[in-house]
Amino acid sequence: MQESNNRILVINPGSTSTKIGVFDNDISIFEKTIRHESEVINQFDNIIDQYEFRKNTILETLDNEGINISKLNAVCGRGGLLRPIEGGTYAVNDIMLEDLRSGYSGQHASNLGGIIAYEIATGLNIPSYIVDPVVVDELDPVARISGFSLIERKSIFHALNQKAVARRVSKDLGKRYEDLNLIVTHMGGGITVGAHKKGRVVDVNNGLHGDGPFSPERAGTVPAGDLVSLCYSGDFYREEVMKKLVGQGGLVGYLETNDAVKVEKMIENGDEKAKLVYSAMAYQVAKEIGAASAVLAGKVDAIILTGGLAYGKDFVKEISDKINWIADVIVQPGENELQALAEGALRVLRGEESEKQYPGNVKKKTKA
Ligand SMILES: Nc1ncnc2c1ncn2[C@@H]1O[C@H](COP(=O)(O)OP(=O)(O)OP(=O)(O)O)[C@@H](O)[C@H]1O
Ligand SMILES: CCCC(=O)O
Repeated sequence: MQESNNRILVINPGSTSTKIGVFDNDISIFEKTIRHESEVINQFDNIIDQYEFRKNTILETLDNEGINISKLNAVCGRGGLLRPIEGGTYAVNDIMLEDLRSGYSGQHASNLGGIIAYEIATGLNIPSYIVDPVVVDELDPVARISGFSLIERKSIFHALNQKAVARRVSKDLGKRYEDLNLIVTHMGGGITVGAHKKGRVVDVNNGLHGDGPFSPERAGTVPAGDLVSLCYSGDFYREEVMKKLVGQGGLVGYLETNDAVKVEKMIENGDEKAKLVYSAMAYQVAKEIGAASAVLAGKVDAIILTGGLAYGKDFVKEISDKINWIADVIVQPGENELQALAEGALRVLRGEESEKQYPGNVKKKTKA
């Protein structure tokens, strides 16, 4: 019997762009990255103030492409900085909307994903979802202990891409994600290394707020005592220090660019500092992978390298040479977040998975 068609609009708002896609079941029929000029985006004081502008831009784009939204069956957005929740596909509900609007765990462009998905879907009387937001939290209790009793470690990472790539690789290996131990390393503007133990990310560095390897734009873990001294030196405002850690940290801080392709050119042209710093980033990533292998007690089925930096052949080689004794290294460059959003919504629409209710764990089956 032929499967009925589920047409899904997916929305992934990033800091400088909004990526959208329309899928018929898991087949993409339209994808577009709508870039937002910084002069336009900087007019807004807060992320939430961009809501009307981004929603209208999406609707105009679909209209210009001749895509009739009345044919949609669901809308799925990238979820944002919500309360910590386990991975999965969540129905957008009132508490979630409130948390996204107020920035419960902070400001992030993806906070707009669920809100816009809900508004478009409600007008059409169809369901709206978010899938694997950055706050997916499946940490083992032991991983929460930071060593400083006033601060608990948090799980903030590229959950959507990490989980999607982990599922894809598991399928390629002919196994279920829930039966494997994987180390998934997403290397983009931020870098996160997740220890996936039988389908749960039991440890991962907080890639947004200073933990783990440094990345193109972020400092990662820095020596705590020196950071405290710098904060109290009187030389910087709080926001300045935060910017130096996130946004202007990592490659940007050392080399004034977040573009690894440019850094590779600098190295080709004999820039020794660029070579050292780029190597240090690979070194720190490898160290974090080593730590994740200890979390999994050495029982690692594969190590996956993904994200934009995984296109860098020398960078990947430098990491692989240090860690390929642990397990096979599988390179999956780039990210496929639109596809992952569509697949997450589809699993629920097809009844393969239950939609989850935020923030609790009360599950409701939509279809038998
Ligand atoms: N061919 C390539 N070789 C080396 N590096 C590359 C290549 N293509 C992209 N990159 C680098 O990948 C990084 C961006 O990765 P990506 O696009 O995954 O990040 P993002 O989506 O902006 O951020 P995040 O993944 O953290 O959400 C940049 O430093 C970019 O220069
Ligand atoms: C680490 C969370 C996702 C991001 O890089 O913004």
